[in-house]
Amino acid sequence: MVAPLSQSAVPFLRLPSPIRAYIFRFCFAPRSFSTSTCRAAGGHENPLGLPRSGTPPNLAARMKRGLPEKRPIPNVSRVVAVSSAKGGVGKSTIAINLALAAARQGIATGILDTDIYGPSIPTLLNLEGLEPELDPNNRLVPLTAYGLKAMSMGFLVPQDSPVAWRGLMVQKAMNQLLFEVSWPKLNLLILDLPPGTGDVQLTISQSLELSGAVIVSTPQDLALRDATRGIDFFKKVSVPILGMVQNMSTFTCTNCGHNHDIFGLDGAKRKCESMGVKLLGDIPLHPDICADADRGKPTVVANPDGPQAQAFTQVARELITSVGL
Ligand SMILES: Nc1ncnc2c1ncn2[C@@H]1O[C@H](COP(=O)(O)OP(=O)(O)OP(=O)(O)O)[C@@H](O)[C@H]1O
Repeated sequence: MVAPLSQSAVPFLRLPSPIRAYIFRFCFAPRSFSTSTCRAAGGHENPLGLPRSGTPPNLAARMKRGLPEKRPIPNVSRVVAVSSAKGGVGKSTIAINLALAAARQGIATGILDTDIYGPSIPTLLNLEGLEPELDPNNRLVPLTAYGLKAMSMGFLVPQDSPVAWRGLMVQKAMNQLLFEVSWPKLNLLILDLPPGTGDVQLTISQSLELSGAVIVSTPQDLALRDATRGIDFFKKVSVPILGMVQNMSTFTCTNCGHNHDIFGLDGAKRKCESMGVKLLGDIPLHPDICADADRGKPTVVANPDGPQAQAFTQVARELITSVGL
C-alpha cells in the first residue's frame, strides 16, 4: 500500500533545490541537541527542567510550566497579530491593508502570513509563483511588494497543493517562519494569523513577544460569539488586545445609494463596549475591496484616496498609536 506521505512528497520534489533543502532542514532533518533547539521545542534549559540560578523570576515560572522562552524577532521592533476566531471575516484583507497603510505612513512594515494551511498573502500581493532566496546564513529573504516586506508559507509550497502536516511539523515550520527570516530593520511586523484559537495561535503567543492582537469580526452575532472566544484566548495567554476592527459593516448600494446593514448594525461596537475593548474602526462592505484583493492590488494601493482606503488608513493610525510608534 502506498503511504499518503509519498503522495504529498510529489509536489515537494518539484520544488527548486534551495527551497527543498530549507523545508527538509526544518521539517525532517534531525537536530543536534542545543539550548536554542530545546527552547524552540518548548523544553527546558537542562535535562531536569530546572531553571538555572540567576534566571529572571517570570522566566523561571514559564520554564516550570514547560512554556518556551519568549523571544523577539530579529530586527523587528513591534509585532502585532491580526486574528479572528471565525474564518472568512476578512482577517487577511484587513491585515494586508493595515500593513500597506502603515508603510504608506512611513513606518517600515512587514507582513508575515502564518496561515500555513491556507496562505492568502502571495495572492493579495500578486507574488504568486515567486520564491524567496536564502541569505548566506540560510535565512529566508522576504519578498517585496508595494514597499512592503512579505513572507508566507505560500512562497515555499507549490500553489494549490495542500499542506498535510501534523502538529509538530506545523510547530517547527512556525518557529522557522517566526525566527529564521532575514527581515530588514522593521518598525512593525503584522502577523496574519489563521482562523481559530489552535496550535499556531498558541505557538505564536507563547514563543513570541507580541505588542498586541487586533481582532477582526463582522457585526453578525455568530461572528461576534467567536470574536469573544478570540479575545478570551488572548487574555488567557497574556497578549494585550489592541482593539477590534468591524469588517463588512454597511454596504452602500452603488445604484441607489441606499445603506444596507447586511450583517447587522454596530454589533462589534456593542461587543467592544461590553468587553471593554477598543473599537479601532469600521470597514464597509464594498465590492472594490474584494476585486482589489483578487487582482493582487489591495485597496490601500489600488485607490489610496477612496473612502475604503481612508477607512483602512484610519484604523492603521489607531493601531500605530496603540503600539507607541
Ligand atoms: N470589507 C470587505 N468588503 C468586501 N469584500 C471583503 C471585505 N473584507 C473581505 N472581503 C472579501 O471576503 C473574503 C474573505 O476575506 P479574507 O480572505 O480576508 O478572510 P479571512 O478571515 O482571512 O479568511 P480565512 O478564514 O480563510 O483566513 C475575500 O473574498 C475578501 O476579498
